[in-house]
Amino acid sequence: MNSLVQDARNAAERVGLKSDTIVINGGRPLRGTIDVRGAKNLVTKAMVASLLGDTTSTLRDVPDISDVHVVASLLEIHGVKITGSAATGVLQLDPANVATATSAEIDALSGSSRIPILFCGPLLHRLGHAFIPDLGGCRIGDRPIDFHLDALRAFGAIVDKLPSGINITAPNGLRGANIELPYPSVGATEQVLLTGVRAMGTTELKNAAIEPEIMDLIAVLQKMGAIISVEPNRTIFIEGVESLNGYNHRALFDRNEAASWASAALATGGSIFTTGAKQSEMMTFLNVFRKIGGAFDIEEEGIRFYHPGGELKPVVIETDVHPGFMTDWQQPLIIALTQAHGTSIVHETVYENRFGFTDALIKMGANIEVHKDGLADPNRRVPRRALEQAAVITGPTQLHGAELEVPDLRGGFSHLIAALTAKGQSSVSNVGLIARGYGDFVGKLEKLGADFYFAE
Ligand SMILES: CC(=O)N[C@H]1[C@@H](OP(=O)(O)OP(=O)(O)OC[C@H]2O[C@@H](n3ccc(=O)[nH]c3=O)[C@H](O)[C@@H]2O)O[C@H](CO)[C@@H](O)[C@@H]1O
Ligand SMILES: C=C(OP(=O)(O)O)C(=O)O
Repeated sequence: MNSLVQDARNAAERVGLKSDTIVINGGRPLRGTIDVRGAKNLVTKAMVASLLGDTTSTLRDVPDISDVHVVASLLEIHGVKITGSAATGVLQLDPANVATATSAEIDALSGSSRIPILFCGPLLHRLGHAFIPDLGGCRIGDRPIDFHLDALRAFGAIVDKLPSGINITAPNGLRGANIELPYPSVGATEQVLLTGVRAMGTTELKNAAIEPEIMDLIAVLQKMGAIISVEPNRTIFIEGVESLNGYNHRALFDRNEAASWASAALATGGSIFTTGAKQSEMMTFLNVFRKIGGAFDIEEEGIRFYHPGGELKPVVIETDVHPGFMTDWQQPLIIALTQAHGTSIVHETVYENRFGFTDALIKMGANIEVHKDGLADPNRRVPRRALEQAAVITGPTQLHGAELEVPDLRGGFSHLIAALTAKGQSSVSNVGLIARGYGDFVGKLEKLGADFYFAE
C-alpha cells in the first residue's frame, strides 16, 4: 500500500468513516444548510498554544477532522490531559504534566499533519528540547521548513539534523530576536508567535503573514497573557512574558470550508446556507464568486451561496497571501469554472505544484491546460513569482463520471464536487484525506441531498 493510501486510511479511521471509497451519482444540485465550525488552520495551532499555559485551556467550535485528532494525540503523548471531544466541539486541554515523548511515539503520528513543527517553541520553553519528525500535510510540491529553523536559531535554539528527524535544544533558554521572513509564511509566523511570547525580551517579526487565522491565534495568546502588537506593513512586536495562563476561546470559522461548499453550490447549480460563515474573512472570495455569476446573501447566522440561474462567467485569479485570494480556495472553485462560458485563468503563486488534481478532471471531460512554469500575462496585479504555475480552464464542459483517487485535501474536495456535477456515476477513493479538513462531510452531503453510498 502506498503512503498516500495509508494516510487516507488512517484519517478515515480517526473520524470513523465507513470505508475509504464513496460512489456518487452526479447531476443533483446540492441544496440545504450546513454548519461550518472552527478553522482547521486555527484550531490545531490553538491546541498547541495550550502547552504554553500554566492552567487548563478551553477551545470551542472544534471541528471533528482528522488533523484535530492527530494534534490531540501529539499533545497527549506530551502529557497534556484532554477532556471533551472533537465530536461535541469542545476540548479542555490541561498542560499541568507536560513531559517528554519518545521520538518513536512522535514518529508514529508523523506524516499525518504539518503541525508537529509548531510544537518546537512551546516544548523548548516547557522542557528545553523538541523533536521534529517527518511532516505531513498536503502533497502540493516541496514544503521546506527553512524559515522555521532559521527563526528558532535566531531565538537561540540549537538545531541538529539527524537521519530520524530534527532535534532542537535550548541550553541557554530562548531570547527575543529580530526576524525578517523571506516570504510571509503562515507557519513560520505562527512559529515566531508561539516561541516569542515566552522568550526573554522583545521580538520583532518583519514580513509576517496576517491571515485571519493568525489574528485569531494572536487573540488566543492575548487571552493567555501575551503582549503582541500588530503594526502596519506586516510587522509584529512580541514582548516576552514569564508565564501564561490557559484560555477560553471560540475558534474562528473555517473560511476555506465555507468557500469550498460555496463552490459546490455554484458548480452543481444549487444553494447552500453555511451557518457560521462571516463576510469579513471572505471578502476576497465573495468578490470573485460574484464576478463568476454566483450569488450570496449575508445573514446574521451565516452566508447563503447559490447559483442564481443564467450563464457563469470566466475569471482570472491569482492566489496570494492574505488579503489576496487564498490558494486553498482555487482547487474547489476550478470545478465551477469548468461550467463557466469562456476561458478562465488561475495563477497559483503560493505552492509549486497545486494543479495535479486537474488530471482527473480532464479525464472527466474538463478542458484544462496546465502551464507548469506559469503564464505571462500583461494584466497581472503582481509580478510573476518563482514558483508559479497556471491553469487555463475553458468551459462550459459536460463532466462525466470517472474513477477518482483523491490526491490531497482540497484536490479531494474538488473531486467530490466534480463527481456531484458530472453526468453518471463516479467512485472516489482515498476520501479519508478529505476528512483531514472537512468535518462531517459525509453527513453534510446527506443533508444537501447528494446521491451517494460507501463502497464495501
Ligand atoms: C495547517 C495550515 O495552516 N496550513 C495552511 C498554511 O500552510 P503553511 O503554513 O505550510 O504555508 P506557508 O505560508 O508556510 O507556505 C507558503 C509558501 O512558503 C514556503 N515556505 C514556507 C515555510 C518555510 O520554512 N519555507 C518556505 O519556503 C512554502 O513552501 C510555500 O511555498 O498556510 C497556507 C498558505 O495560506 C495554506 O495553504 C495552508 O492551508
Ligand atoms: C494545504 C492545506 O493544508 P496543510 O497545510 O494542512 O497541508 C490546506 O488546508 O489546503
